Amino acid sequence: MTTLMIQGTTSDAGKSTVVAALCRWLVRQGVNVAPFKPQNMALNSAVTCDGGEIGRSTALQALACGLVPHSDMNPVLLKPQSDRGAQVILRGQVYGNMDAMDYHAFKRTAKDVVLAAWEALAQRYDIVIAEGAGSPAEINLRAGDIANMGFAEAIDCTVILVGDIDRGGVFAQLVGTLALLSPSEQARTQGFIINRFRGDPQLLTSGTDWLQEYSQKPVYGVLPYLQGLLLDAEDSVAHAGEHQAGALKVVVPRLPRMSNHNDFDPLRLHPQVELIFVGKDEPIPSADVIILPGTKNTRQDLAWLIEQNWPEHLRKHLRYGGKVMGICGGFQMLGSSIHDPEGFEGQPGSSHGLNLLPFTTHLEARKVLRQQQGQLCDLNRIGKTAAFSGYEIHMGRSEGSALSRPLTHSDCGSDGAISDDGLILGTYMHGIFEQAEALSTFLTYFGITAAQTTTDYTCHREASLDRLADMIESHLDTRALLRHLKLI
Ligand SMILES: NC(=O)CC[C@H](N)C(=O)O
Repeated sequence: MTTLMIQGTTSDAGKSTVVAALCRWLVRQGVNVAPFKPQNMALNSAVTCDGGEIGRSTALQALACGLVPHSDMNPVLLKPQSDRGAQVILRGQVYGNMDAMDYHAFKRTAKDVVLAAWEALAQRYDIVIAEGAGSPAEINLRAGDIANMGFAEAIDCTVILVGDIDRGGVFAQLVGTLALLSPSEQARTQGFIINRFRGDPQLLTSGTDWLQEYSQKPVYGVLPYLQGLLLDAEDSVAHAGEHQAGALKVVVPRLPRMSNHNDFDPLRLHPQVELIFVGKDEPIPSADVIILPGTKNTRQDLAWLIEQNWPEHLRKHLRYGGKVMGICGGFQMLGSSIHDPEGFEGQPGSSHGLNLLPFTTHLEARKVLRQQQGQLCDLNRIGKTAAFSGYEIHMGRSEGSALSRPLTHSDCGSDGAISDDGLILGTYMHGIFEQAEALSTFLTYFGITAAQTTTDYTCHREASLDRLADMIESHLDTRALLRHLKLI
């Protein structure tokens, strides 16, 4: 069993994508490979086959390997829910809330959890491609580190460093990062990958030659900037795709603790949809549909919405016949109240909801984590239901008369609600736009009269992973890589 760790010179250097690409390429070579990310900080998570949750980027890498995501693949997930505190998820399950200082002290315990999870993978797979977090050159965080070199040293694996040329200064990034590592960390860093290059590769040669000469380490390859790759972006709301004039306008408030914004990727990709995220103090444009996204802190984000004048805007939007949808935390906001007496998401207490649907929500210690498949209700009154798939990640439990007109049905029962006039709907399901049939049903309901055939988001994701593997094949020194992994 060999583990190779991909670390980056900065956050968002493209580590996750490089790991996904390597995973899919190795699968093509017939290798039994799994992804691993010791520690992740993200509000986008996926439900695993063992009933836990992990960061979405690792879940995507699992799919790249042809595997179902498992909690061992990302044993520590930190979900920030305020400026200081985060919910700590260990091997898929909620451990508790901690602030940064508490977590720093807790890292010793977290390290054991990380090592046990890695051990479990190491027994099942021939190659593990591990992903670092942020940069290994954060010297202030090096003591007790489990996310980058602390992990690599503990299991004694090699490292490849990825630098992002698109943001500039890539040679300084790579050389500077290396310089800040200890001699043994430098020694385990076997070489570099330059990511997101656009332009003429010949112009880069003198730089890569210099880097190899200076560091005495190889550049495994220069990866191109891939356009139009929309792949479960983890930390940021990626840019919209091209859309047609007269497209359906969907507006989403960019909640400070928005979770699983990947829910919107299928809409963003659709040429007949213009998806607009509206941030703090930005003017709220008119829209056909407003969707309130999931959030890690429902009450605080609701207070933010109120402060930003959204309730008045929502009421006006509804008066003009616009539609409103809420997903998970956004759904909870549509009810009359949200109670968090134990303070799972911040100060204990209750908040009034937007009062658009008659139901209330209580936050409870038990977190619901499950994959779902079932049928949407007959949204468009055409006498037939549409299949959907999705997943639930929430601590809230809702009840009230609104839930007697549910949006979805599955083996686990019914979920969500639709208002009597059909203008307001809500659901606990994330990923509900992913399946083509569900997406066309929603688009018709939202007002697109002749909805173009929608591609299944799952197929799009598969095609993107294949594109990544092609990129590895054509731009990396794959023989050197195979030698490095002791596969030849
Ligand atoms: N994913 C979500 O939107 C979660 C909603 C809410 N924070 C809960 O835990 O119930």
